[in-house]
Amino acid sequence: MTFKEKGLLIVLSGPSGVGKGTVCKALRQSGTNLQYSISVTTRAPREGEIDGIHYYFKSRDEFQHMIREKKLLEWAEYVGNYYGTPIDYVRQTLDEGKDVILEIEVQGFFQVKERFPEGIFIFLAPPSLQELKKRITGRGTETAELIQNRLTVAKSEIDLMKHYDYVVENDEVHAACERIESIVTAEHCKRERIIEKYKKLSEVDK
Ligand SMILES: Nc1ncnc2c1ncn2[C@@H]1O[C@H](COP(=O)(O)OP(=O)(O)OP(=O)(O)O)[C@@H](O)[C@H]1O
Ligand SMILES: Nc1nc2c(ncn2[C@@H]2O[C@H](COP(=O)(O)O)[C@@H](O)[C@H]2O)c(=O)[nH]1
Repeated sequence: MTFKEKGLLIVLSGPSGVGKGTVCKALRQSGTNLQYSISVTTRAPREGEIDGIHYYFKSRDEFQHMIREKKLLEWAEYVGNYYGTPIDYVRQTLDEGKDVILEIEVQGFFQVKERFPEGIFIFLAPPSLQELKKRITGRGTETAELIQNRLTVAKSEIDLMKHYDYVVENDEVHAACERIESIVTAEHCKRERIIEKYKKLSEVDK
């Protein structure tokens, strides 16, 4: 399979509560041609979360088995639970020429960047720390203690945004989606130009 035929791997990360899930859902509803990787986690399902749709919910033993069997593209322990990206789905979907988006935290981003440097790395940033706190608290899915833990991690994650290719502010969901769609379109154009350039060079060589 040639470089051209593979899909793009897009990584969307950013602090808990910034709105990654909300933005991904809106991208899906807007008919964007992105395939969503479903992560594996040892965290307990929240009300309304369904196994195989929101996450694959696993025990710690099952998760550790997946690590040993090299079934994960990346994984991280985040605020007491494991999270990881099943590698087979990502490989297969990219090989089919479809773009895949991963919604992951920052430790996972560094692993994907190392293993897959041609990926496109987008950090979703909150308008402010106060707004982040308001969003994560307003979601009402974590205890006060867990919210505090997540906010502590969020501060160090925000310090790492410089390592990403793009930073998109999630001030308003629709606007954030448009920015992400523009990035993906621009990256496709960039890739096309590179492929065209090498095609021409190989014709000169003939
Ligand atoms: N642009 C926005 N303006 C206002 N509220 C928002 C915006 N984006 C998301 N929210 C709200 O913020 C809360 C957190 O959003 P969401 O669950 O999507 O965050 P997340 O980054 O996926 O969090 P986690 O990493 O913990 O899964 C939700 O209640 C959501 O409705
Ligand atoms: N490294 C990974 N991080 C992941 C993955 N799936 C989700 N996440 C991130 O974990 C935190 C917490 O998620 P929550 O659903 O408990 O709120 C959040 O930042 C997610 O983006 C993954 O596969 N790998």
